[in-house]
Amino acid sequence: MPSLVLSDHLLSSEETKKLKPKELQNGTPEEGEQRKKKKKKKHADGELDSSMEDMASEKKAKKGKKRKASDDDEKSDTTADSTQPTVAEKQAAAVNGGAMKKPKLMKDDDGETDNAADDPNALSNFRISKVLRETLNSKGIKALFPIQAMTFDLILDGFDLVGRARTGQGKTLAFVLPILESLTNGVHKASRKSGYGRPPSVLVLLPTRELANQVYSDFEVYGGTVGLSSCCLYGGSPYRTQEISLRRGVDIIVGTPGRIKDHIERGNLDLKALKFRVLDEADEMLNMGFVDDVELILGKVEDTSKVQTLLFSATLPDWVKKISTRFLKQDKKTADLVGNEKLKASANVRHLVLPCTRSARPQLIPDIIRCYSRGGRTIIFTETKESASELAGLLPGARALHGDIMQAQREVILAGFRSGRFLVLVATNVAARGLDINDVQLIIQCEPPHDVEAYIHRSGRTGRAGNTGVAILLYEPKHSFSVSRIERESGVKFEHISAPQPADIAESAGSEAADAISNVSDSVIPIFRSQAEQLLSSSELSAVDLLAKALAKAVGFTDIKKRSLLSSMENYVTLLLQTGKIIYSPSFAFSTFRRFLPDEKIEGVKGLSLTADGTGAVFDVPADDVNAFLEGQENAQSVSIEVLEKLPPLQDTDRSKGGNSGRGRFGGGRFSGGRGGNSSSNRRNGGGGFIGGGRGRRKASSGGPNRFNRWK
Ligand SMILES: Nc1ncnc2c1ncn2[C@@H]1O[C@H](COP(=O)(O)OP(=O)(O)OP(=O)(O)O)[C@@H](O)[C@H]1O
Repeated sequence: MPSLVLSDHLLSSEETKKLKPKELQNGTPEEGEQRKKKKKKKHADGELDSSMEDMASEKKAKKGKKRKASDDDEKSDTTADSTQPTVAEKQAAAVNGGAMKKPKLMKDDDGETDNAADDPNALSNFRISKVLRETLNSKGIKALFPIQAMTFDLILDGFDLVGRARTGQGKTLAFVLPILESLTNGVHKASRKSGYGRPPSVLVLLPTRELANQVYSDFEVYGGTVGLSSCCLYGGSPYRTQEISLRRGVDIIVGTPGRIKDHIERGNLDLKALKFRVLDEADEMLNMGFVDDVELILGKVEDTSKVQTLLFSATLPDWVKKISTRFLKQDKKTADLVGNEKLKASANVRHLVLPCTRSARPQLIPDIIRCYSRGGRTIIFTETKESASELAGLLPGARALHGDIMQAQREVILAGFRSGRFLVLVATNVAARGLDINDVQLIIQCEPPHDVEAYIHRSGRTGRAGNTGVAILLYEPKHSFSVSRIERESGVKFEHISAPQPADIAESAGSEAADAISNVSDSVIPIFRSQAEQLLSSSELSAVDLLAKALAKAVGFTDIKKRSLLSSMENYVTLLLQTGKIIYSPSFAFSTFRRFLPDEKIEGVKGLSLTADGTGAVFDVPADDVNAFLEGQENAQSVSIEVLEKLPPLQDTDRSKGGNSGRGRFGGGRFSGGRGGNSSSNRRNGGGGFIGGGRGRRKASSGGPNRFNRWK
């Protein structure tokens, strides 16, 4: 586990299993008892919130204990047992109102409701001042999330820290809260500069402007209540206003590396009084090419003994070790809620994969949204800025967000999405990291990203703060190997689905339409009644069928086309070929076709792939050709062709291993002749993961060609 290597002192998820939650926050049980007594006394004296001095004296004793704990940590095994819930998960369940014991609410002496007795993570169990607690309460935050609970005391007690938790678990407040307490009531209170023209006490670096803005607004809200001012510095906005703020003096600076560096070089930013520097999503800063800027900025602090450095991230690739070793103190701590656990992506998200060719996307995505977004927001990720703009243009009501859009416009777009003015955002990775937007129910990734971190971050834009969500990864069937790679590396177990079919769409659109019609005022009836009567009398359809059409029209459907399971293309049907023998290569399947089909029909075959068990070949044909295949098989001995209703597990198409170069292609490409198939590609994709398991298919022989009219 990287964190074990990079950390001198470690608090891993496994290690936390050995500590009871109280001990985790309050040191040893004796310390907890001592603290309880003090707390009681303070409650009696009515000074609990104003005085932090007692805490400071406690800290001395505690530091010794903590050091010991850290030494023990070093020896600990960080391997997490993925089958057992970790303390973090149990805590999360408790915090999020999950399966754990329901906390009994009690009243504080000051009238504030709290559940301090039952919930070890309740705010009042931490050295959080009253004013900050009230602000947190007003935002619906009553207890700390596990990553916050694990790191709060460590940061407040002056340690450097590497923090790691899955997406949406509250890493931002994990540094915001202890920093604010430290500056106003803790170790840095006395030495913090104040007054006009003061240099900043805190510098937070983030990879994107959007993220910088988001973290800045948390500092504004919570810092504002304890009298600390903040300022956000990023490129694309005018220097002038930023310079004025810096000249006046500000306590907290949040920004992106490029602009921060510019201000340092222009002499606007003085880091000599810095108490905290925070690297959030540091891995992404390096990915985005900010290496030199980040190192230059970190290197500007001359006396590193006076500054605390915190590094938070959802993922910790190897190279983060280097930054951590170079810029964090020797006795730094690591709080790792992911550790060696297999699942790196959010556990609150349903991870689905769906085969879909590029050309089928614009027709398919609206139906996916209809079926899976539950009326909430959707973010669609594309690999390039061009495809983000193009797709946004094709989807009604969607807006694009990417790096080529002017900063001011990007802010307007994000604000519109946050406020619900539009519900579909098509974005590049600019929105992948850290963005915290309410009610994002669905993430669609148009193709498998190159690195697993991108998958984890993108899918993590839903299922945040204990909520659930759905992430759907689209892939070209020929790229199924990328799906397997992401599955392997992220620890996610994908559910394989196929394109929403008329029945799925009818189900979700039908209730939407029924609601829409029920909401229409009765005042319209007299005006439309005679038209309705005329329609009914002139139509051959029943009143119910006509109403069904009206429902469809009310939600924008005038036609619903059948989609293939393999490529999600409209007006294509997915068939299964079996010969009673193992099919080792696509070319074998094509030579079978030649026995009973004319060339022009074979050329219509798309995306031929072998099933994971090797007993069949799955392929798409135009709906108009289905009958030719089904009737043709009757003239070929030992050949069976069936229409599939569910896609079976397929073999990986790992082109890098030289497999199956002769397969039929999607996206307009023609089948290249069915040669060059490679039996070495007969790899299994694990054979599982399909909803409902097994193969759903309809025997052609049982229904005869006429049954296929419904596919047209
Ligand atoms: N203790 C808490 N109780 C309830 N909600 C919280 C708590 N802490 C944070 N949140 C909320 O949880 C959401 C996710 O928090 P945050 O954005 O900090 O997650 P994150 O771990 O940084 O995610 P990512 O890795 O995606 O950046 C935010 O809306 C935040 O307000």
